Amino acid sequence: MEVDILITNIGQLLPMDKKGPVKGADMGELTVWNDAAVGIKGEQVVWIGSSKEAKILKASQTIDANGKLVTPGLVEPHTHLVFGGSREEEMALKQQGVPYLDILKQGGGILSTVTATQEASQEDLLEKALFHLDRMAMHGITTVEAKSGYGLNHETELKQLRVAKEAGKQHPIDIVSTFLGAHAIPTNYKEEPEAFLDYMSELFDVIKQENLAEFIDIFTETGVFSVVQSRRYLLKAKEKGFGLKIHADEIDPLGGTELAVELGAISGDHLAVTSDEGIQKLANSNTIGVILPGTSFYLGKDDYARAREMIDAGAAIAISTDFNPGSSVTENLQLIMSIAALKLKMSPEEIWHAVTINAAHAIGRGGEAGMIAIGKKADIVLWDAPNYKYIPYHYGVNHTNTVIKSGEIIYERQAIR
Ligand SMILES: O=C(O)CC1=NCN=C1
Ligand SMILES: [Zn+2]
Repeated sequence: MEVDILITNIGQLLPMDKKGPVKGADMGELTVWNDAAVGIKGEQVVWIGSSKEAKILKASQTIDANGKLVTPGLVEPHTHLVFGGSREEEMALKQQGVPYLDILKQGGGILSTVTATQEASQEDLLEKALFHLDRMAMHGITTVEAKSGYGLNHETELKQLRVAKEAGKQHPIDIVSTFLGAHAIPTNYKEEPEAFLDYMSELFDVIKQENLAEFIDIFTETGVFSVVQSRRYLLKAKEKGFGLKIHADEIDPLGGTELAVELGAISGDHLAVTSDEGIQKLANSNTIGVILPGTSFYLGKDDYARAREMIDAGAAIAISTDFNPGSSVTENLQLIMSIAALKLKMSPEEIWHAVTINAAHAIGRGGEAGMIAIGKKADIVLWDAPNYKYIPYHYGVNHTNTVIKSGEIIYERQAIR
């Protein structure tokens, strides 16, 4: 058999090729192939076997993995990728202990990014998004979910979604788009959240027609949208054929997790203060919990999502950076893997399910992304790590050696010496 690229001498290969989403105790069962090899032709994986068996292959290019770790490309299921400006000035307020929702109430936070995004040109937003996608790719991410939500008016929300669509065309990373027009209440709708949600829902048809987003998301939170308001808005979205996501139980336990399960949302995200009942409902549902421990860390909160209890109860869990300019300003999903180990008490085996197959299912790419299997896209990362436990263990740095997206090498670490 002829292949374009043969990766050989793989110390540990994580195929992650289960049906998924992987729930509860199954998240702890990781298939690891030692001394493996992978053959790529065009955009797809066409052969998997042992390094010895690989000798039958005729390869145009051979990559020696030097006995190290090889995994699927990471799937990033929750980002606010497209935005203008930055919020470093808020760091001082956070250090003084000013709560996130108070900063928002004072017109800062999300609303300050809204102003910057409204003022930014589509070209500038695109350049910025492509830059952040480059950094995500360097960190081993090959599929990204990108939300709008910094426009809060028709024109700017559509601008953000069109930027995400264009970025997906121009960048090798695959992008899955979510409309988060219900991210905050702008000053011109200050006392009228329902009216604002009606105004935002007017975009559903054009979003569907232009294929600008697959999911509709809402920030169900104190001072933003209530559970009742969120339910009405998301039911409208469901009728239009959109998948549902909810920023749920991030700061106050309003019951957004229970709402996500009630509505059959593909994911409930944050879940930092989900109730005991919410954990049970999540565990007994098809809704995936997308946990964002970097946000708890960055906001200096003691509340980390009870992911350990969620997994023990039988839930399917994914993790994400929540990359955004205010509450989690990092593209480094590997760092989040370390925080998940240290603060969520997730095992390395569970963490690897949470950044591949479960993250893929959380954005409707289950069975496509987050796995290495014959006939699937060759989204593959070679790591400068001896085994899969090493990545969560050695925190804060980038461990990628080579990143392959759809069969193309898009990043190779350059030795300095
Ligand atoms: O603060 C931000 O810009 C992003 C965010 N939305 C809801 N929680 C965090
Ligand atoms: Zn978010």
